[in-house]
Amino acid sequence: MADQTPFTKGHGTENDFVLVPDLEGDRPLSSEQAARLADRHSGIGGDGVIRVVPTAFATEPEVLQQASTARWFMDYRNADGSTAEMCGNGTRVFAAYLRREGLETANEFAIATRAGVKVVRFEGPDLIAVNLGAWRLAQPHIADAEGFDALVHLDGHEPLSALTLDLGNPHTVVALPETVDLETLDLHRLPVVNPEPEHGTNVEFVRPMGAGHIRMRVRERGVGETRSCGTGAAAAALATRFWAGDRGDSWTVDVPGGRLRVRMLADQQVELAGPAVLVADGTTSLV
Ligand SMILES: N[C@@H](CCC[C@H](N)C(=O)O)C(=O)O
Repeated sequence: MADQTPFTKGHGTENDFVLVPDLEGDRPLSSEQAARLADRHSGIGGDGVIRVVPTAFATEPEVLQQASTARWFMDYRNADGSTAEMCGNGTRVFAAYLRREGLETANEFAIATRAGVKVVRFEGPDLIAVNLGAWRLAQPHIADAEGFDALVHLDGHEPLSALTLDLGNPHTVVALPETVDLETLDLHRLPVVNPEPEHGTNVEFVRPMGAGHIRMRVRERGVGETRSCGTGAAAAALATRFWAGDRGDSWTVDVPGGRLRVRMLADQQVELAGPAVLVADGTTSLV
């Protein structure tokens, strides 16, 4: 039998991940291996794959330099095998895994990501908060008076006005006109964003529901439509707040897979909170 590698399957608001421990840092995952693990038909299946590795064994210099602050590196891949800088829902699932395995024991600890150190805090058995760090508008120099800097083209619709944000990873948030139904929007096709982001983007479609409350669907870079996206939820809340004249510091974001909390912190930082569930453990071949 080919070498068997342990894995854990988990999700955060149904954004699901395959976690693969590499505690000695000697089993890097290739893009092909990650894509095979994420395949829902021939693999374990997930929106992403997370390698759990000591930060001290990271090969990327900007990650390695986080080793004095964060013991564990969330080495994140999208379902197509591409690397991503950050994953908000993934940080909670990663943290839940570290605690279950006894690799971290505190209620609050730092983890390393390609977008820098993130601090996670366990608020209760079903609620984990993560400081996503500093966010920024990606291209404020071209934003118009209504707060839009991009157009999103989606088959069958007039061009949709949007705002691009950097949460460590890229997001384009569409303010959906009232004439377009969020629930029935067809997200099978790739939305075309103009201007085209250099490294691709995650695209969120947002419907305001009331003060501090939005609904969102998302088409993730490197994946397709997912049932949730943590950094996307934060981007959607930040964009909606921006369009409302910077009003509202606490947001509820409903996604197809559940509910997330987003809070504005000091120093242009933003916090995401929600559940994390570890659903299965097993072994698989990584050939
Ligand atoms: N689902 C994640 C985001 C994962 C990475 C994303 N697809 C990208 O390529 O930037 C989240 O919860 O933030």
